[in-house]
Amino acid sequence: MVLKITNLKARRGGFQLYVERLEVNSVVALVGRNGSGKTTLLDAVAGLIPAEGAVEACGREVSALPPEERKLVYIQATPVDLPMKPRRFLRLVASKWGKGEWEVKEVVERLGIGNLLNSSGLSTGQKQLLNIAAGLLAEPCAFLMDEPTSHLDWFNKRIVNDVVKKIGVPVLYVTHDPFEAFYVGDVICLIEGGRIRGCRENTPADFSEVERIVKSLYL
Ligand SMILES: Nc1ncnc2c1ncn2[C@@H]1O[C@H](COP(=O)(O)OP(=O)(O)OP(=O)(O)O)[C@@H](O)[C@H]1O
Repeated sequence: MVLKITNLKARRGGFQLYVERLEVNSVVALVGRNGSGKTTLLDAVAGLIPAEGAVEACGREVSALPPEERKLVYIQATPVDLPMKPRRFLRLVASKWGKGEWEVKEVVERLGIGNLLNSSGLSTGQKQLLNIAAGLLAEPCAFLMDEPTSHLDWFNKRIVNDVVKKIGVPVLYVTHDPFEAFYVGDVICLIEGGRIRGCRENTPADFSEVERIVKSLYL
């Protein structure tokens, strides 16, 4: 499976995004300074802002489709509130995708969120875990993830990172954390001024090398 982005152009105020070509086959960690266009790129691919160009997912050109028909799951940095208790919510999402209790149980176990199912109030990080669980149940053609672990504690961050590494569909993964980028990413891409400046395979590196590699990406 591949998420293919070609000649994608979008505007945000005076800012212009232009991505000539980006192919996401596995996990692409997208890094870049504040304001470099990471969220704009994800919003444009998801169809949340007007954009020109082509977006292909599951072998289908989706750029003319509304967001809900693109078969993409977008986990945004700030999780959305659940409209009901977690257990009911996950059951509802599962049934929408033709799944049942077994699949809910499996996702709940994978993310270690069994203790949240009957909660009536959730913290921001807990909401994010439920958002991710719902996304996994949807089995999309690709995931767009914008700093999905920014509200998570160290343990949950590692759980989500490990789930992402085994997710089996293309993931475009925005993070500000170089250690996370090198942990989850098969490929690391740098965006600057609304353009992808370069991508490199993530060859296994000792974490002591990460700072040097990040600097080499930026400089
Ligand atoms: N609501 C807005 N109105 C006008 N311009 C905006 C708006 N949001 C972003 N921009 C412009 O778009 C550019 C890209 O913003 P974007 O949110 O995509 O950056 P980012 O790389 O995700 O940043 P961050 O790392 O801070 O989340 C910004 O530099 C800014 O000029």
